[in-house]
Amino acid sequence: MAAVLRKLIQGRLPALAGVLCRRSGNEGHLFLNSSGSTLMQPRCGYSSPTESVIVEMDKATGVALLKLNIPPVNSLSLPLLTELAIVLDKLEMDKHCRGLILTSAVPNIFSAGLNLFDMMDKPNEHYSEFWRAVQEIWIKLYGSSLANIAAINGSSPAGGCLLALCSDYRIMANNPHFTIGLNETRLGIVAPFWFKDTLLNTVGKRTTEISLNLGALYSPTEALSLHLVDRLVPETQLLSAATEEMGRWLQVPDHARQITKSMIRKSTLEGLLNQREADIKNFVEFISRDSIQKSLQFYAQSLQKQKQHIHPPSSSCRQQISSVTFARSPWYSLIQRS
Ligand SMILES: CCCCCCCC/C=C\C=C\CC(=O)SCCNC(=O)CCNC(=O)[C@H](O)C(C)(C)COP(=O)(O)OP(=O)(O)OC[C@H]1O[C@@H](n2cnc3c(N)ncnc32)[C@H](O)[C@@H]1OP(=O)(O)O
Repeated sequence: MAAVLRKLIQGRLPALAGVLCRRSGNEGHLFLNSSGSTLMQPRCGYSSPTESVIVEMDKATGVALLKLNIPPVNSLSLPLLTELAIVLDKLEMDKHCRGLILTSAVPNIFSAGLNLFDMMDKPNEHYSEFWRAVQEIWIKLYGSSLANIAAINGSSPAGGCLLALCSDYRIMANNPHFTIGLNETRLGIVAPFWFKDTLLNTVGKRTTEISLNLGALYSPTEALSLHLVDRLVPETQLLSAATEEMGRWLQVPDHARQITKSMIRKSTLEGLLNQREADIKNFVEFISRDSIQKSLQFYAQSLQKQKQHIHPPSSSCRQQISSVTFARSPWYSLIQRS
């Protein structure tokens, strides 16, 4: 196993690692609550409505099914990112775990990306802590030694798309109402270089150029044609398809797959590892600008206004509004031609 992957796993959040507990009587299930403090309590990990990361471990195959569970949209807040980091460390250190399937427990949403409210109207110290946590998740997921498959069962903009891009293979539910892509520029913000690099490594330069500049969100069919996802299946078959695909990845001896993955991803990972502090500084400087704060506020309000226009906002209606607003992309034809 190449040193870079191990380096990523070791020594991160050491005080928090090991606080996960297994649910007695339901072997192989790890549950965490959204408040860090509850992790220490004896009943930790049981099926309370506040569970934000659910892990179901199949001990026979060594495959962990990880479900994000923060309704309404699985936005990546500081507490969620912190918990996710702990879970990923735990799985990485579990010598029986060989594969990870990442999905969502929230219907129709994989993840809405970074929590907008963690980037608005906060002191610089908060922005700094938040961004470090975002970096941490990318480093852990993109550098994971586990075979990692994303089962994308809903919309996946921005940071949600990044989570999926960290996987080795992406399977998306073929629902035309779902969208995926790095839409940061639409919010008036800029995808950082390591978001860009992750997309670039997946879809190539020209598609990255068009997608990032325009902040494009794609339907599953569009995403497949651009290789942003690897396969589409009907929603009902998503988990079985992911499990079957995982079988293919686990047929390869772990060490050979891990070294190969490291070889391919090492330089991209080092791009951030070598300048984490500078990247945090850039983020804080950028996000705290008045103009950026105004853009984010405007965007957050526009999300809420969409709902106010429709009474009552049925979930199918809301899905359509989101699709119409973000998905139909005139520039898609440009990419098709390129
Ligand atoms: C010099 C260079 C320096 C470089 C510096 C780098 C700077 C980089 C900075 C930031 C990078 C950020 C990456 C991100 O991930 S930004 C987040 C982008 N996310 C989005 O654009 C998604 C927005 N949401 C949606 O499109 C929809 O909500 C959707 C996910 C499609 C679900 O639609 P629907 O089911 O219709 O649900 P609603 O829209 O009604 O939303 C329900 C409630 O959830 C709230 N919400 C939605 N998204 C977020 C979010 N990302 N964060 C927080 N909250 C969110 C929404 O407001 C609704 O709330 P409420 O019920 O109170 O109205």
